Amino acid sequence: MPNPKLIIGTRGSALALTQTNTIADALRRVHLGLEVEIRTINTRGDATQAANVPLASFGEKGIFAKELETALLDGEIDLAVHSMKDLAHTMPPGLVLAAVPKREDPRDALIGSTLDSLRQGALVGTGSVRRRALFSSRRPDLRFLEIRGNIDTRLKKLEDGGYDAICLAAAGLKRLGLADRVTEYLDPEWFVPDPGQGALALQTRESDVQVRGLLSAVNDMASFVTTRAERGFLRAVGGSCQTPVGAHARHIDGGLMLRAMLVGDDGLMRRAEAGGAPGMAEELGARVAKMLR
Ligand SMILES: NCc1[nH]cc(CCC(=O)O)c1CC(=O)O
Repeated sequence: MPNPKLIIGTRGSALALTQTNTIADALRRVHLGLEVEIRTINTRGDATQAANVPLASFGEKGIFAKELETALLDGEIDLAVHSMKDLAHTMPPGLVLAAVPKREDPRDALIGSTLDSLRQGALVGTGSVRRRALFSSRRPDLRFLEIRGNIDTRLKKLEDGGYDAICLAAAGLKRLGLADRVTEYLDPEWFVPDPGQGALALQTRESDVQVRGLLSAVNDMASFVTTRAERGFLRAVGGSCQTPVGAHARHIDGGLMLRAMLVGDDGLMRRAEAGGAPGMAEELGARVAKMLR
């Protein structure tokens, strides 16, 4: 039998392509002779980005993922590489999260100014309801403006003077070699990141035992477990794009700690933290969700 070719689907942004190339290289390295092809697929998220439609107005996650998931189910691609936080909290039937490679920095970053040196009433570029709520909890004077586009587009908009600062995931900047643009890393204990932020999700067909086997070689168990707890929380609260939710898990002394925040219907921000066994990550997420509802 000839060597099978693995077709990887990805979005076409610089960040998505960088991430996908890293995964393709890792797979070629661990599976010598594996033939890999990268196929770029445009998503609805990309299309609305070009039109500068506010992302939060969609009220759904998965707008950057759906077309890749369809391509998987249609057999057009064998593996989809996503930013984990772009995935809806529940997988479509027939698809699985096969592996989570070693996670990048999960923190949020402020670019252009530190939080404390922002002037009274400063304008911060972010469309994220989570980021807006967290900033406001410490600096109620701040004002916010939607900012969309790829990372370099957003940095350009900051340079052009449209904002006093912008907030981005540290992971994207680091992966693109732009870490020097970060003015302040926001402490995840306080500024709780998006569930799964900084992690990649390798998604495939549930029935594709061969591809699942190939992917297990690039799985990082610690990253798999922390993101499982965070997404378990997300699933349990049923978060949409309009509900500000954050979750950040880490391993401490062989155990798993999960910190989470959410803004309730009453507009109040609640925070909770609990620990559990790494083998019960999903349940830990559900438990922390219960504490917040
Ligand atoms: N919302 C879009 C998105 N999806 C993943 C990342 C960054 C990389 C990551 O978190 O893995 C970003 C940009 C951002 O929030 O700054």
